[in-house]
Parts: sequence; C-alpha cells; structure tokens
Amino acid sequence: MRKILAGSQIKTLDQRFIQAKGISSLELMEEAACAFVDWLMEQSDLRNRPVFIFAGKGNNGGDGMAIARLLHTIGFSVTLIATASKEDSSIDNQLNSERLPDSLQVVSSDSFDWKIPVGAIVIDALLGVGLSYPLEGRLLEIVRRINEISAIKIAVDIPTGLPADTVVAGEAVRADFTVSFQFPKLSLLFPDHAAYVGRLNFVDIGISVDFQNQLEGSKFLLEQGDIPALHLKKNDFIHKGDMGKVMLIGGSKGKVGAILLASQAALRAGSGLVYANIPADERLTCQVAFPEIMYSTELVEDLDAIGVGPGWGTTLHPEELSQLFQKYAFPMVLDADAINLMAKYPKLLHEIPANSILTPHLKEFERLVGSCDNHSIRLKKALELATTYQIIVVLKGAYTCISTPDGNQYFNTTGNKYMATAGSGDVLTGIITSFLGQGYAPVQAALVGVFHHGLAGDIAAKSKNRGLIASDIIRSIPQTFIELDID
Ligand SMILES: NC(=O)C1=CN([C@@H]2O[C@H](COP(=O)(O)OP(=O)(O)OC[C@H]3O[C@@H](n4cnc5c(N)ncnc54)[C@H](OP(=O)(O)O)[C@@H]3O)[C@@H](O)[C@H]2O)[C@@H](O)CC1
Ligand SMILES: [K+]
Repeated sequence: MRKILAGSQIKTLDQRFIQAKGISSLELMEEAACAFVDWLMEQSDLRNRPVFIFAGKGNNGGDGMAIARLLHTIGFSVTLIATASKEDSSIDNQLNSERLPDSLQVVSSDSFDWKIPVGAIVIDALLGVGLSYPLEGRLLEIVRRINEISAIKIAVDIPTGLPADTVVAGEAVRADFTVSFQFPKLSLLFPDHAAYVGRLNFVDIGISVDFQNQLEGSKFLLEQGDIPALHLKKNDFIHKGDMGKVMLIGGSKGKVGAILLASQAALRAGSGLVYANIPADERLTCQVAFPEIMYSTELVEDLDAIGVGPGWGTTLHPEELSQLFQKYAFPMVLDADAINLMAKYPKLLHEIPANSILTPHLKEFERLVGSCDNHSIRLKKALELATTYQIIVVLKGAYTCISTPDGNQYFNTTGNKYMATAGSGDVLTGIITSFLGQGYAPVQAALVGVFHHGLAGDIAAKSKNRGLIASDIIRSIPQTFIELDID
C-alpha cells in the first residue's frame, strides 16, 4: 500500500533514491518531465493547443523547463515564462534552463504580455512541495492573473500555493488538472482544495512503493492493487452459513427504503443470510418486492454481524442502542441515526464494542465531534476518535478516510461525485456489514467495503452519470468482484 508522505519527507526520499540507483537528481527530474508529457499526450482533447509554461526558481520550475523542452521537441507551440533569474534558481533548474533550445520562446514574467488565447494550456510549474510560506508579492500577482485567464490550467506536482500537508492560507493556482509525481500529497485529498486541484492524476517516476515505504508514516492510499490481498479466500465447499448471517437494523416508518438498500447491498456483497429489521406492517410489501431478504421485528440470535442506523429515526431513546451494544457484544457497523444518537448522548461512545465501524458523512461526523474549520482538523479529530474509543471511523466523502484504532489512516481512491445521492451511504453500511459477517477482520471489512462501494459507483456512473441512484450502485456490486478477480 502506498504511503502518503509529508512534503518534508519527499526531499529525503528523493536523495535516498538517487543514491541507491546511482542516478543524478537531474535524471530524476527528466523522468518526472517525461511522465508529465506522456500523461499530456494521452489526453486527446489537450493535444494541438498552444502551451504557456510558468516556471519558478526551484525544482518545480526545473520540471517546467524540462517539460517545455520536451513539448517543443515534439512539435507543441511553447512559451516559457520564467519568474526568477538563473542565479537565483536551483541547480537542476539552471541545468534545465541551459538545455532549452534557442528556438523555444522564453520570456521573463516581468515583460510577459499575458496574451494567452482562450483554449490554450497553461502549465503551472511555479512552486511545488518546497512552498514554505503563503504566496506574496510578485508571485501572488502572477497566480492571481493565471486564475483570471480562460485557459486549461495544469499544475505540475501540486498547484502553486498549496502546502503539501495542510490547508491553503491565502491564494493558490486553481488548476483544472493536477499531475502529481509518484507520491500522493495529503492536501490534494482535502475537499477544501477541490477548486485548486481539479482532476487529480498520479504519474509514476520509477520510485517503487517499497522504497517509499521505508520512510515513517501512518497514512496510506488505498488502491486497486491493494484489495485482492485483503479478501478472504472462499473454497468450493462453503454453504450459506459460511458467508455470514447478518441483520440490518433501522428503517422506521417511511424510511424503510434505507434498510432495504443496506440489506440488498449486503446480499450482493456475498452475505449468506440477511435479515432486515423493520416495522411489522411494512413486512408484506417488502417481502414481495425483495424475497431474498428475511424480515424480523425481533433481535435475531446467532448473528455474525449487524449494521445499525439507516433510517432508524431521530426520536430514539439511548437505551435502544445500549441494548444492542450489550446483546451483540461484537464489532458492528454504526451509521446515520445510530451516529446521530451517539452525538446526542455522548456517553454511548464509551459503550461501543471495540473495533466497531462508524460510517459518518461530514455532517454526522461534526455532530459527533463538533464543527471543524477544515479537513485537516477533521482528519485529526477522526484519528483521535478512533484511537480513543478503539473503533474504526469511516469519514465518507471524496477520498473517504478510514481511521483505525492503531493510529493509521487510509484514503480510498474509488468513487465519484455522482454517488452523492440518497441511499448511497446505506449501501456502504450493507456492504461493510456483509464483509464483517463473512469473517473479515473489522479494519479489513472497512477497507474492502469502502473500496468496493466506490468501485461499484464508478461502474454505475459510466452509464448513469448524474442520473445515478443508490440501486445502481447495488446492481454494480457483482461487477466489482469480477473486475478485481475475486471469486
Ligand atoms: N521526488 C520527487 O517527488 C521529485 C520532485 N520533483 C519536483 O521538485 C519539486 C520540489 O522542488 P523544491 O524542493 O526545489 O521546491 P519548489 O517548490 O520548486 O521551490 C522551492 C523554492 O521556492 C521558495 N519558496 C518557498 N515558498 C515560497 C513562496 N511562498 N514564495 C516564493 N518562493 C517560495 C523556496 O525558498 P526558501 O523556502 O528556501 O526560502 C525555494 O527556493 C516537486 O514539487 C517536484 O515538482 C521532480 O523534479 C523530481 C522528483
Ligand atoms: K506547481
């Protein structure tokens, strides 16, 4: 699993890597520039446009110079706008400046006329992870102008002005695309930075995951390649009892749909037996509509896992949750109104069975821990919640973050904006409950559940776009197992 390194660690890693490989930092920069250009060439709608590259004084600027040379060589019309004098620039920046062919147009930012045609590409190579204070003066002016013009803006490594690990203070480049080298930087995953980062892409510059993982860190990116190893193997002799007997609890009158979505999702994720705990007078209709689900108004015995909360109602007595904690003293999934109930009666937090999985969206989370000014604070509080109560906190949203009792945080890479639709969270509750019931360790159930949920949403979004509804996610769950080659 890829570690998310701090901005300050990237230089160390860089140096260790070039030493171990016996290459120069200039060669690594060339690798990065090539990876950027390869990415650009793969975007068919971005080809054949004039390119304006703004280069700063550090190695991000050096990347910009190398990119300018490569694009010029393959026939792009390139203008390079340099913001620093050669003497002020980093060594590799200077070396790349010397490599620029005479035929490439280079202008100083002080004399640049800002005549950038609509539809042109603007490449931001002003500053990278070396940013050490908020933008000011001339550089701030340049960034403001870049943000005003109507062009396709692509940030190299990180939009200029964004710190690698914390929330932006002041201004930053508002990119349409960010092409980041090798390591995910934490701040690129913050919802606060959506308008700066645009569409995020990682490109490989040859530094292996093993190499990255030699550095300290407790934050990880959860990617497709990580998932198969997290799955339990099922042999050909299993029966439905081996696939877990689970119950979804919630679904008050008028909100039964929430529990039906969760129950169907649990079945589609592989559960052997699924009970939906719903009001008695809703039973008949539901039974006809969804015959694979079993219905009960009682708390069924011998369950392997439960998921509590979707559509449960907002007028519950804390005893109702306390009773579940005592009866089923195993890790369980707690969502929606179960979380709202804990926010109302915080003493319930002390009673949660260890390793239970809470799946709040941002608002539910803030009801629980108090309001947070930004995502950096939210992430800190999520980790605190997980370690204090020895639970797993799944903070839902883009790059859903899973905080674990041992202090790790995992950021999911599947999912899309079209999944922000009614019932999407209920589906996630069903999927995680299903994996818990199948015998997955709670952290595994959360990681795998979040990934499959997002992947099902990605598959559904291909044909449904903004018309995607929660049932489309459920229908796509089986395809996720096929795509990941999980039998
Ligand atoms: N392994 C990798 O990932 C690879 C990384 N590569 C690339 O290197 C980039 C990192 O390069 P970098 O360290 O030279 O930092 P970068 O941001 O270009 O400039 C730092 C300079 O800016 C200055 N400065 C700081 N804040 C400022 C401000 N607000 N306003 C004005 N100036 C400010 C700062 O001054 P100082 O803080 O020292 O006073 C220093 O002089 C990385 O993002 C990637 O693009 C690839 O080439 C190869 C592989
Ligand atoms: K940049």
